[in-house]
Amino acid sequence: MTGARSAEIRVSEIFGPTIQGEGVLIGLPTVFVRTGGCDFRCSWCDSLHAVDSRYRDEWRAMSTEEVWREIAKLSGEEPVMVSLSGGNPAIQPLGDLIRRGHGEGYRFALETQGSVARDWFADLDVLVLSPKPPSSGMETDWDAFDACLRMSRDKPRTVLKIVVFDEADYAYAKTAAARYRQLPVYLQPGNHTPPPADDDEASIDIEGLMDRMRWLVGRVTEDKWFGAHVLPQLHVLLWGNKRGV
Ligand SMILES: C[S@@+](CC[C@H](N)C(=O)[O-])C[C@H]1O[C@@H](n2cnc3c(N)ncnc32)[C@H](O)[C@@H]1O
Ligand SMILES: Nc1nc2[nH]cc(C(=O)O)c2c(=O)[nH]1
Ligand code: SF4
Ligand SMILES: [Mg+2]
Repeated sequence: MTGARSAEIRVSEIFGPTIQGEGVLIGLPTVFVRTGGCDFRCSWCDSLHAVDSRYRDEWRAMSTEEVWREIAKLSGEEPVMVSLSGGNPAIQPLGDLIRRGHGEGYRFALETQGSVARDWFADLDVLVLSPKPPSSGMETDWDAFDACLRMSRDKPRTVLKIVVFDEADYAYAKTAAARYRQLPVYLQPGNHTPPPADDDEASIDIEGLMDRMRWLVGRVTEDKWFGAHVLPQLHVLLWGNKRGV
């Protein structure tokens, strides 16, 4: 692979502005850059079109400048929060994009499972670490997770965001929060009907989501876990699992 090629970013989709539907930045207008490819395979992943190699043909290798131009176009060149998600955006070369955008007053948030650490994490404005609970079928490598925190060098605003489907996931979230007492925690009820990637909101089990949301609020208050934030995926409530929103 040549130097030029290795600097290309594998992109599944770039969309927005929309609002950030999850976690610490919920409700904030943002442009999404969703990268293609992931080192995990969570059983309930809601973004399989950016994970499964079946969708590879839809992914584009783009230069930093091409991605930047798309962000600038979508935002009408008005500085906005850029959300880097995926797939796992940590496996893409995003350091130059972050520096490019910062030069124009844009800010950058990144969501990752914490399996791959990059030195450019320290350049982010917001780092959302989302370790995967037992229901995902994934194992957490806490050494790799710690490396992500070390790389961030306490520079970005860093939070934990944990998906909770059941009691075992809730116990995992409590253990993770106890391990990283310094980090704010956002709990998000799981959407157990990840649809085929081209599905629409009609198929979403909103009642099931609301039930899990109420159950989660109940668990947190019962435990007097008063530092936890419990939030639904706002974009899922508004648009279901529609892509590009
Ligand atoms: C699609 S992932 C992409 C970024 C990165 N791979 C990660 O998992 O953090 C973005 C966020 O969506 C969450 N997520 C994925 N599938 C979900 C589902 N079925 N229900 C609720 N949250 C989900 C993930 O846990 C993560 O916090
Ligand atoms: N509006 C909106 N908010 C989101 N927050 C996290 C998302 C993701 O899929 O990473 C997402 C998404 O796809 N859309
Ligand atoms: S780590 Fe994130 S993108 Fe990868 S499979 Fe899990 S939820 Fe999906
Ligand atoms: Mg999503």
